[in-house]
Amino acid sequence: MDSREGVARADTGRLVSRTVRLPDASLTGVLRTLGRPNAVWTAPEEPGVVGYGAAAQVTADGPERFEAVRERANDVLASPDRPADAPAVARPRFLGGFAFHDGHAGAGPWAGFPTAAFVLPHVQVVTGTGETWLTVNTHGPNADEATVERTLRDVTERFAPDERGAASPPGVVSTERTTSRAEWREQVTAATERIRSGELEKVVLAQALDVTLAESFSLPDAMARLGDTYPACFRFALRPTDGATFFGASPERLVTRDGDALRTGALAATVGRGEEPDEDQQLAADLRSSSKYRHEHEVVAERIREQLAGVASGIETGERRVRKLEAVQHLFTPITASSDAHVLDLVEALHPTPAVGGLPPDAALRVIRETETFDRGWYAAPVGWFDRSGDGTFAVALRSALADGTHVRPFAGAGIVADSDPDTEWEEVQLKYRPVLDVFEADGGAGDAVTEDGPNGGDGDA
Ligand SMILES: C=C(O[C@H]1C=CC=C(C(=O)O)[C@@H]1O)C(=O)O
Repeated sequence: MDSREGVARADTGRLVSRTVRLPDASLTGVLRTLGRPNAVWTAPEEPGVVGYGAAAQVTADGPERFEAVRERANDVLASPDRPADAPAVARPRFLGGFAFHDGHAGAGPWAGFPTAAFVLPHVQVVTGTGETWLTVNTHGPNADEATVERTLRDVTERFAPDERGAASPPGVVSTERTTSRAEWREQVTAATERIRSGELEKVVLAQALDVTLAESFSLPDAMARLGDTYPACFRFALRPTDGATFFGASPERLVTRDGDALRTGALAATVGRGEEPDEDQQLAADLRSSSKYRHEHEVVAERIREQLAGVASGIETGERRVRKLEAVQHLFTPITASSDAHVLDLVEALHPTPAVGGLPPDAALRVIRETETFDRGWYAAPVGWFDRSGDGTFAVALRSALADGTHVRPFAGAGIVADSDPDTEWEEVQLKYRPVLDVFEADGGAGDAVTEDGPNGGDGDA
């Protein structure tokens, strides 16, 4: 994909979209019958979306990447040829994501992942609302209804959803670390010294693993397992080019815009889960009462409100609570507001929150670049979808990994403040690898009783 030529302008192309209803199928059923997708998105209270091929792709580089994606995508979506009575849930959507840093190289394991890459799928299937819809999109100077109708017929004919659950996990052959425990101690100690010297207030440092699987990565199995264990998380898989797949089950909503309603929140500060209910409650109580955790969390909530101030009004902060996931519990504060800004403008205003960057942002990004010995790529960056009206949802790509054949690279990090202890942070990071590792390890947690409560749309608390 070329960053400037990915998309035909509106005056050189038109977008033709047609939708038909398919037999109802689960997300996994769709993945098993239609093969390897380019984009998968599923979020609480939203339909699952699976995208194959590209009616249009937009890519962009540098600090202007959010605006560039919005403008190029708007050109494509400007005046779709689409029947007025087509169901809203099946409308054409761009799916994709951004790199964490604007100077992203897209090299090494991240080859094939530009600084920003979004796809308007040629074949788009939405599921999970009790109905399954197929939308076929074509864009370009020669886009015509006959081609779209033909693809609709082809896909409908071969659509035979296979609703088998996940196969047994492939098993892990070996695991290597990008950052040894000794290196981590040094990194965290140096960061806390810089924080105490007043250079910055908080920084999120991360690391990665190189995992070799006994058998090749299976996306349907991975999504099925993550769906069982993390139903209230944002589950995604993105493959912008023919190479690796970036996937995960993130608990963190960066932002949703739905009409004028904006929804975000602060998710920061972490403890593990207890073996027994008493121990679990004690850990949650420690999380609530500790001044270290409260500070680590509050700086995030406060900064998000500041970040929103220029793009939203009526900012309201809900009650701070504990959000329990399979392996960890976090402090979470919901934040709502009103905004008529395009969701990509909101993403630009919010990324990176201090839950993945730090404070002040520039100093934190400098410390991250100077400290981390691996490439974050799209880890901890915005991934999600948007439509023609600027509605959309973006998650922060946490609890995520890059997968290619038998190689998987999971990422995890932790917020460092003045009194952070390197060993405690190390343990926390190991817990944050669990969602990805449990997908692959033979004795993993997938299929265990779901311990994640979440009626509140991915922001559910315990
Ligand atoms: C950076 C990660 O988590 C962030 C989100 C929630 C809690 C966090 C923490 O307690 O440090 C992190 O800020 C990660 O999962 O890799």
